[in-house]
Amino acid sequence: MRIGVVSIFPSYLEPMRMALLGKAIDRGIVALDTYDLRDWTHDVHRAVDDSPYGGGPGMVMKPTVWGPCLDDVCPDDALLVVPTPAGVPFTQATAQAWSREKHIVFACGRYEGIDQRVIDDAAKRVRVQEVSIGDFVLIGGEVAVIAMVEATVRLIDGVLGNASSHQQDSFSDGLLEGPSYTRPPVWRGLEVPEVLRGGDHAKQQQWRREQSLARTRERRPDLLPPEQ
Ligand SMILES: N#Cc1ccccc1Cn1ccc2ccc(-c3cc(N)[nH]n3)cc21
Repeated sequence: MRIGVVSIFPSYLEPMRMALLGKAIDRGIVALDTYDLRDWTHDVHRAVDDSPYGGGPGMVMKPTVWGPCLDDVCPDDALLVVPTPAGVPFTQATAQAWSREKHIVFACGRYEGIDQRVIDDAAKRVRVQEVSIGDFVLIGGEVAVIAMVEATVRLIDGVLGNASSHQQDSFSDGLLEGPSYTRPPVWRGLEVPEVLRGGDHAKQQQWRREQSLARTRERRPDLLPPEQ
C-alpha cells in the first residue's frame, strides 16, 4: 500500500515512521510519502488560507493551492481521504476496506477546513471520502490521519507479528474486547480469573465471549446484536 499525506506540518506525521508502522515501511509493506502543502503556494508569503466568504470565525484553506497539489500527488486510481469533524464516521469496517486499497492520499486541513470546491473538484476524478474519527473537534487533520493509518495498516497481512491478533480485536466481531491479564497470577491482592489460569480452552473461549458481551452491554449497548 502507498500512503500519501499532505499537510502544512509534515513533521507532525513523523510518528508514522516509528515502531510497527516504521517496520512495515522498512519491510516495503507500506510506502509513506509526506508532502508540504506550502510547496504549491504561489506568493512570497506562501499563503495557504484566506478569509471565509459569508463571514464567520477563522480562515479557510485556499482551493488555488490545494487543487494543484492534489493534481500532482493524487492519481486517478487512488482513494482521497479528507478528515473533517463533519465526515462519515471512521470505523473498523472502514479500516478493513481501506486495508485492501493500493493507494490512499490523505488531505490534512487546518484552520476551519478546506474550501469545499477542492473536494467537489477532486470527486470528478477520484474517489473521495470525508471522514470523522469521533464527535469532537481537533485542530487539524494530522492526528486523525495517524489514527486512521494505524487502524488500517495493522490489518495488512504481515504487519502484525501474530496474524490472528486483529481477528480478536475489539469490533472485529462487533463487540468490545474483554479484559486481558498476564503474570503474576496475584498482584496487589488481585487474582487472574481462575478459568484463564487453567487449561480448558473451550471454557476460556466461552468466558471471553461472556466478558465481551457484558462489557459491550455496559459500555456500548449500541453495538449489541439484536438478540443480545
Ligand atoms: N475542519 C474543520 C474545523 C472546523 C471547525 C473548527 C476547527 C476545525 C479544525 N480542523 C481543520 C481541519 C481538520 C481536520 C479534521 C478535524 C477533525 C476530525 C475530527 N473527527 N475531529 N476534528 C478538524 C479539523
